Amino acid sequence: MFILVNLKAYPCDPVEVATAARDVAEDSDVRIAVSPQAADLRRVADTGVETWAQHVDPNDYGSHTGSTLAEAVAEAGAEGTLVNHSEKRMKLADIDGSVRAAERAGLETCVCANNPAQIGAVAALGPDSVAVEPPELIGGDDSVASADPDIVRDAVEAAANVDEDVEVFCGAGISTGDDVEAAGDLGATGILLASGVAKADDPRAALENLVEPL
Ligand SMILES: O=C[C@H](O)COP(=O)(O)O
Repeated sequence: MFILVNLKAYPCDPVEVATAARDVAEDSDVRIAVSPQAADLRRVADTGVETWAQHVDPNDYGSHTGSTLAEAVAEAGAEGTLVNHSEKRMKLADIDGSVRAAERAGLETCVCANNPAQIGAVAALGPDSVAVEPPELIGGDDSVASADPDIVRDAVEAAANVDEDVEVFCGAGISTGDDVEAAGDLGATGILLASGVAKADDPRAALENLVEPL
């Protein structure tokens, strides 16, 4: 099981979370990555934790003011990137462009989508993984694995119907090891989560709890 911690724009200390994630990953042998704001990528990567960008734009080098270049985030230490998060939605053509840009830069990709139909569409673009996240459950207390288990099962099926090599993650409201275990039982091979760690009083304890059953 892969645990991908998206720090979004929460006012947490990215290095504190990254250091805790690195230690918990080492102690538990569970793969854990941290996805900070673009400006914090280098500091987070320097802790030694697996580091992901939250977004890359579809463009290559050139006259693209304000863009987040895949090559630049890779140079800053990112090994992967999210694409099309629910809070950073993109058109299908641009999702395709961002996946291609990430591939050029050697970044692993996880394309987010709201529902199984969208999961099938983005799986067709050939990312390494997709993540299903019902928007109404993001940031809440109810785990997608218990509040809407069918969306996870159906997303796993939708991706497999298109490309069996695409991994399926799920996210929204996941904050405990029991939630992670339940998601795994539904067929998810990774978890995308944010507030359960980024807003926790003790991020290290939150991470330890997440990996406890694994
Ligand atoms: O990227 C993470 C997801 O949007 C889930 O966020 P959440 O764990 O705060 O519900």
